[in-house]
Amino acid sequence: MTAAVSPQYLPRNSPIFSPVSLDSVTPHGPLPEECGDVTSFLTTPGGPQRYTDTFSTSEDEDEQAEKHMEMKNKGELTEEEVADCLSNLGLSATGLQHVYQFLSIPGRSLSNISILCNYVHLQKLELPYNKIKDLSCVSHMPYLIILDASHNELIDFFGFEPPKNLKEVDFSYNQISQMKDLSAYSSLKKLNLDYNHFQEISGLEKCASLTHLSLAHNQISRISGLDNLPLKELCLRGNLIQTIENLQPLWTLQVLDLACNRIQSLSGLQNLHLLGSINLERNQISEIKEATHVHDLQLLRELNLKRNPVQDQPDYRLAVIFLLQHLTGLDEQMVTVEEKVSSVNKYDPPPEVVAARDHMTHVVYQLMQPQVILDSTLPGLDTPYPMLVLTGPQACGKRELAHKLCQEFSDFFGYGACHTTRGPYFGEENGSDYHFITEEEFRHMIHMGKFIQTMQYGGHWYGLSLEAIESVAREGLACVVHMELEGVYSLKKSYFEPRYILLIPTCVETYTRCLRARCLYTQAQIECAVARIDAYSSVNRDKPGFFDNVIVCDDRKEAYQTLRQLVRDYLGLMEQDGGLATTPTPERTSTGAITGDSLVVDRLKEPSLYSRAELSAKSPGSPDTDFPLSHSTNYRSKLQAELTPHKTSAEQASISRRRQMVREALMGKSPAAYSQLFKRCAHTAPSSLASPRRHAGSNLANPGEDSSSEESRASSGLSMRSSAGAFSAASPAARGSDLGSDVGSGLAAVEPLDISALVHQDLDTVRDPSEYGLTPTAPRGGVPEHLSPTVTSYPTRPGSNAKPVLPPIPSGRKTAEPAPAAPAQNQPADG
Ligand SMILES: Nc1ncnc2c1ncn2[C@@H]1O[C@H](COP(=O)(O)OP(=O)(O)OP(=O)(O)O)[C@@H](O)[C@H]1O
Repeated sequence: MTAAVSPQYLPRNSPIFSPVSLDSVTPHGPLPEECGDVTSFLTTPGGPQRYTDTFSTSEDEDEQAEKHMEMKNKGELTEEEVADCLSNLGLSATGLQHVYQFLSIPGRSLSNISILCNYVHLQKLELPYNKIKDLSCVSHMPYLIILDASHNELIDFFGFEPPKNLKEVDFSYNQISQMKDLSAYSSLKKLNLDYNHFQEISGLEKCASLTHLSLAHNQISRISGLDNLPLKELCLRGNLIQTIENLQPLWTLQVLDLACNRIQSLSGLQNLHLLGSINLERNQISEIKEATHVHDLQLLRELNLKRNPVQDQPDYRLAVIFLLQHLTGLDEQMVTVEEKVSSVNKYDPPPEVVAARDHMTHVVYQLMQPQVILDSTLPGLDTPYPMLVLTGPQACGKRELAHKLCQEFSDFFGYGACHTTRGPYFGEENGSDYHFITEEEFRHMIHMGKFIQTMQYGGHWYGLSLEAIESVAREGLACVVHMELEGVYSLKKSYFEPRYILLIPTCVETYTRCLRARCLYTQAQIECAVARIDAYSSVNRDKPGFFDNVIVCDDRKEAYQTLRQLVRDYLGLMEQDGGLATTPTPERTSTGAITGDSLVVDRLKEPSLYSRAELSAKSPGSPDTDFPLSHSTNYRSKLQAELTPHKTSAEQASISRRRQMVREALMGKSPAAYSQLFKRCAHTAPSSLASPRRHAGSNLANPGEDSSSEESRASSGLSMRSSAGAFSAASPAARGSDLGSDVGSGLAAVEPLDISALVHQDLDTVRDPSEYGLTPTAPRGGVPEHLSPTVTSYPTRPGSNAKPVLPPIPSGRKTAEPAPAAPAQNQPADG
């Protein structure tokens, strides 16, 4: 055997040295003292030779080959093999020599690698897929940085002296079962111990550099022994873990893989604020609410809950996406923008969406009823009915103020009582404050298309019915209603164009005191009401013009005076000695409302002109009706002009677009959804049209009002309504004239409704709607179930019916007539 130079060292002037780039050479620390003079390594006795063996004879070669074969058969690593597998020429630690830094010998069934003791300058050693049981040679590699001994037969764990710079170790796929103290391996950054037989995690406490730890597919049943490690990635998949525990101190953790365990809850992850990815595939998580445990992890982007029972929950994906809105991937699938939007719309819809749904529900239910062209007290398309809406947080005084207003301006305003499913408070009158009905009745009214808008508040339903407005309109009055913000959103979607006045508390203490004084509300309800002040003020701030006026209501008296003045400005009323004496003023008032001209004078001159009794005495169509009706119309349109806020051109365009759509729907040119709805009603239309009923209030309607306004009212669900009366007899002539005038009406650019087929229909052919099972009181079949709002049952409100709470609310009704009874289940509200 020739004296050989260790192939790890090359003289600086070696020919093979020059073309190699040294950029990639990893610098390392100085040689440890025990290594002595580096030059001694140049002549390591028995060291393998790679390129200098130029003097050997063929005999020597044979002998060597034989020996080589023998060693190979024994699983012993030979110098030749090592020489073949060395790579990455670079500088030694001292920088004085050039050495091969990497050695990779995979899959050679090696069991004895003791020869590697000589390769002291190795920095990377890869020995996977062998049969190695002993790694003690690593003790001689002080510069080793990366060690891969995966897929071997190791039963011992780190059985060598710790190389000072050892950073990455892969012992996966071995047979190690005991962890040992690794405090000496303080440089260790990545440790892979997958597929071994560990049952417990221990000995890592002092691995102050450990950022990546993988213990997948062991037999670990508890997460422990990881305290204060600077881990960024932790993989414990394929173990026997049932609970996520002891991870709180790992605040640096970014990636956590706990797939294939027995975990039922995500609890325990709450504080890991740097977590970006969690894999919990194939566990036993069954509740969507578990996602709330990671709700606050703002950096969480990937969550995998595949093959967990929770996936069977309805709307699982949307619900999780809603709870974890920062996710970009769920169950290894990208979370799309559409999914994010739908999840928010489903679980926390913005007020616009809620209002749109509410509006759509009521329009659809209205359209599902037998359609009739029905005269209405309400003005037509171009003259919206004058309404005043007082809005603001609960108990801010809007109801009280509404009543007061109706009382003081009883010639102008009537109180529109909403329906509610809550029980009456002490002193509240059915029909005066609210129509108190049961949830079943409420639901029935929804299905019958009675409502214009509804809202759930404090566990109870509230709804403004068309009949509530009509009943005020029939008296020739403008309607005053009060409602919460959501109601306003919804009403804004409808055809009505009220003035909206926001009553807002500015002093939280006063407002809270006021709420407490009522002894009606729980602390939570009070807090909720107080919190809603912000919602109102932010809408007012962010949406200029959303409310027509804002009145601070800390002091009820002052608030009422402001409201009163505002209304008087709207109406052009002037205070005189006698109190209610009024005079028209042709100019704009302090509030900016345009004052009326003859409006108030008319009212004063003929106070009884619009009284219901008087008007009812005049038969519709008789010449006598012309005079009062024209006055009535005159009055109403003027009042409307006073109360209706001026529209911007964009708003006007939007309104006319909506009207156009509905007109087209009525003429069968509509978009699919509309025609679909009308198709269903086609067979009922003739019977409905054959008997247009004029109800009591119809006397107030303008006889000259053409069908365009009827159509448009129908579009808003105002006059195309079902009612028992709608099917009573009326002369074909009247019908013809009504409809005929429709055709002649000046609906620019809109084709008139083709009613010829309907007009010529024999009355005999008109069938009672009940024959179709379409009684006005019976909910119509075919209503899509999903459109039905769920009315859940709630316990009665605390204090309801129990305590004297509200100060007596003055009645705002104009006449002493009994308030319209809440429509019973089998009684049409507009009948
Ligand atoms: N149809 C409706 N749509 C939306 N909100 C409504 C409707 N009807 C009533 N509300 C509002 O619902 C809230 C709860 O009404 P409720 O009458 O039960 O409360 P309250 O404690 O008596 O307060 P308030 O004095 O404001 O009426 C009130 O703010 C009320 O204005």
